[in-house]
Amino acid sequence: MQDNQVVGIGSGSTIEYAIRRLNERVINENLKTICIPSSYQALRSLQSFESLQISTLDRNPEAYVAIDGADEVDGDMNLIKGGGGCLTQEKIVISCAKKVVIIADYRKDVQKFGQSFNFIPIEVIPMAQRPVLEKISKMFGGKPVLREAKQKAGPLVTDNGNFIIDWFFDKDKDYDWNEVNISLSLIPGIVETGLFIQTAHKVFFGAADGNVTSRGNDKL
Ligand SMILES: O=C[C@H](O)[C@H](O)[C@H](O)COP(=O)(O)O
Repeated sequence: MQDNQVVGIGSGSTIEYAIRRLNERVINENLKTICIPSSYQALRSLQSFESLQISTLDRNPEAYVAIDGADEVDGDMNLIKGGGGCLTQEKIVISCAKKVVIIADYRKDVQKFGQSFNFIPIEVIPMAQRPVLEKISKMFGGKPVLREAKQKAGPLVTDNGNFIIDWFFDKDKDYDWNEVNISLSLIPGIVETGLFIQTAHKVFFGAADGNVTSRGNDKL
């Protein structure tokens, strides 16, 4: 990491470790780092570290690197994201970064999607939720369900004021995830999918014993 770099910050529980480590390095190496949060959770977390500067894509539309978590990483380094409902802003921030680094625990390292996580989160405009549920079911099978909020009656509402459909895909089918992603994205009412196809350059997996393995570009 160098001085004055713009860093996209993802969401979830794993990213919290990265934010803490980033803060340590900024303090110890006397660096200035400009962070772009990709969720309200990331924003709040960054706000608790005074040494980390916070910015927006309006001010810094390009990032040197985006660091994020994932719900599953398949053999082609495709990702499922959005378990925490934050996929759309994450995809936007990642799309603005030159390098994308994913951190996850070893259980998320799979050959084929569905081994540890069995649904694709999809952000949808509220008025479209019913027809979108029906279209997904007709087009791809499996079981799409509207995600309910916890400790609030009704559906979960995202940081963007939308709903999330969790599509429990058919684990026995061999999906072409790139095609599925494109087809889903073309359904009116779908804002973004939790399928991140070929977006990660490097993925680090933390093992239970503290060791770290990685996949992807070794130069990162
Ligand atoms: O919506 C949440 C994000 O996509 C997270 O990056 C993903 O769910 C992984 O989260 P965690 O690190 O908590 O497993």
